[in-house]
Amino acid sequence: MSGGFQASGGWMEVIAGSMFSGKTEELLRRVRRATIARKRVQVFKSHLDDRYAGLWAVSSHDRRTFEATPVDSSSQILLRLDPMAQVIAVDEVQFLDVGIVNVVASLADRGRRVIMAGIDTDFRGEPFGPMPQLMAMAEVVDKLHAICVLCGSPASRTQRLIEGKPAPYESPTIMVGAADSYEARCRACHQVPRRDEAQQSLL
Ligand SMILES: Nc1ncnc2c1ncn2[C@@H]1O[C@H](COP(=O)(O)OP(=O)(O)O)[C@@H](O)[C@H]1O
Ligand SMILES: Cc1cn([C@H]2C[C@H](O)[C@@H](COP(=O)(O)O)O2)c(=O)[nH]c1=O
Ligand SMILES: [Zn+2]
Repeated sequence: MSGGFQASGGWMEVIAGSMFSGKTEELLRRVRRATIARKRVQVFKSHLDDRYAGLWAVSSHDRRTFEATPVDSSSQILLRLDPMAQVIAVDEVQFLDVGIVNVVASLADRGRRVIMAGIDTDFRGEPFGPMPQLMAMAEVVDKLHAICVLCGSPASRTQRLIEGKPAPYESPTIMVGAADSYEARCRACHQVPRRDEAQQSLL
């Protein structure tokens, strides 16, 4: 993935997909290969993600890790940027504000390779935060799939479960979690209450 892409200046890469689809593994693979190529690499992550290895590391569901700087906003990336970094990676990019679009575009314009990983859709199956803009503006987009835990098909969606039941439509968009509250599912197996059902229940 992204193996064939060559550019003389900077560029943007997005690794998108459902939870458990291997986004963080793929981000870490690219980061490790960049370090083997003796590039100076800096990894950022959303401060909201403190699963597995804590706040100062990116960690995949199978516990592969790499040190990372947590940020609570897109502007913090510029404040904490290593000016010598040639490759900049951002995990859990869906949690960042929409200002991330201009931040990463300006880094790419200034010759940096920017690698981002994020879930493209929330538990409702709707676009998540800045992901649509980032995917539209990136030179390279890879959409990964997990395995649907119900039928074994490729999973493009993420089911949020609260006490074993599908979360209602009005459940907050952001809720950090892992296998305790989320499952990878295909379109056919993904159950989401519709917005109109949520409104009906208020009547
Ligand atoms: N339903 C699933 N489908 C695929 N991989 C899964 C599933 N559940 C757990 N995994 C594990 O999750 C790993 C991917 O983790 P990770 O890279 O952190 O995913 P992501 O960042 O996309 O959530 C897989 O290699 C596998 O070991
Ligand atoms: C679907 C969905 C997910 N989240 C949270 C749950 C996890 O903390 C992250 C995704 O992590 P991963 O690296 O892709 O496994 O996002 C959320 O807040 N809202 C959602 O709708
Ligand atoms: Zn399925």
